[in-house]
Amino acid sequence: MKNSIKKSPGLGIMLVGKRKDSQSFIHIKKKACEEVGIISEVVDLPEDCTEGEVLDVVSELNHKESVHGILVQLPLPSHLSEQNIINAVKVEKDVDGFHPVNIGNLAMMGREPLFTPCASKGCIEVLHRCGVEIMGKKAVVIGTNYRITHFLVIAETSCYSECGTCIHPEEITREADILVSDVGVPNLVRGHWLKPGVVVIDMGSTLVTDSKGSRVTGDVCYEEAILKASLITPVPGGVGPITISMLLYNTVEAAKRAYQWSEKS
Ligand SMILES: Nc1nc2c(c(=O)[nH]1)N[C@@H](CN(C=O)c1ccc(C(=O)N[C@@H](CCC(=O)O)C(=O)O)cc1)CN2
Repeated sequence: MKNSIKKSPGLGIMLVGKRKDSQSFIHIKKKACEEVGIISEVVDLPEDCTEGEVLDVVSELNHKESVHGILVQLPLPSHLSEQNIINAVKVEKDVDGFHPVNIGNLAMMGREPLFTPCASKGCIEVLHRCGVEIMGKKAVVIGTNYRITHFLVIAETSCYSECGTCIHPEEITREADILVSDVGVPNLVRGHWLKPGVVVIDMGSTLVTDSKGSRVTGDVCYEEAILKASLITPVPGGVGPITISMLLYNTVEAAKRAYQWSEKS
């Protein structure tokens, strides 16, 4: 029993500020960790903290033996450099897969990143598990700051377009057999943007507050898209929970590697 407690995977989560959506995502992550026996610890820093203070916490978590994975909840307040902070996370603990070494290895064919970003990995996993043949299909990816999903889709298909900055994205999306949207604009993708039979992966997740209260909404107008799509992931209940599963998977992988390395040395 003592041994199994010692060998629990550990996840360090950093939250800077008090964004409601980030707080809610962290709550979901903590709960999921609890359910599978990952020990999570959340470090909260105030909105006006300095970059030095954030880097000190990252360094502390980097050195902590019981923490195998680290994630910095994004977005960060605008006075902080996301680049400097993500670069400071130890590559072996980068369970979000956002460190440039992991992204670089992912982008280069034939190299293996230690971790693949959770949402993008989740998107490909959904396609595989639903038996969607990707190779040879025309895939279109809209949005994403990091172009990570693009790398994964390029690796799996022979025909690919991107329309992050298009004036009329619907002209491109209408040709897609597989459409992935990660823009963060609720109901952006309308029914007339879609080819009949398309597979739609909605990676959007925007907290919307109106007279009915607060809820998370995707990029795709679901009621219209369902009439055209052969398969569609809803929001909530689609890629979001799979993203969380991928985070748990990456954390367990990080812990397994750490224990293997410590047994060898
Ligand atoms: N460090 C990171 N920051 C952010 C990431 C990330 O992967 N790493 N991604 C997003 C937000 N995100 C995780 O942090 C995330 C978004 C949505 C969900 C989710 O499960 N959504 C549910 C709905 C939840 C609700 O109703 O409140 C769903 O879609 O069913 C999980 C994680 C930005 N920041």
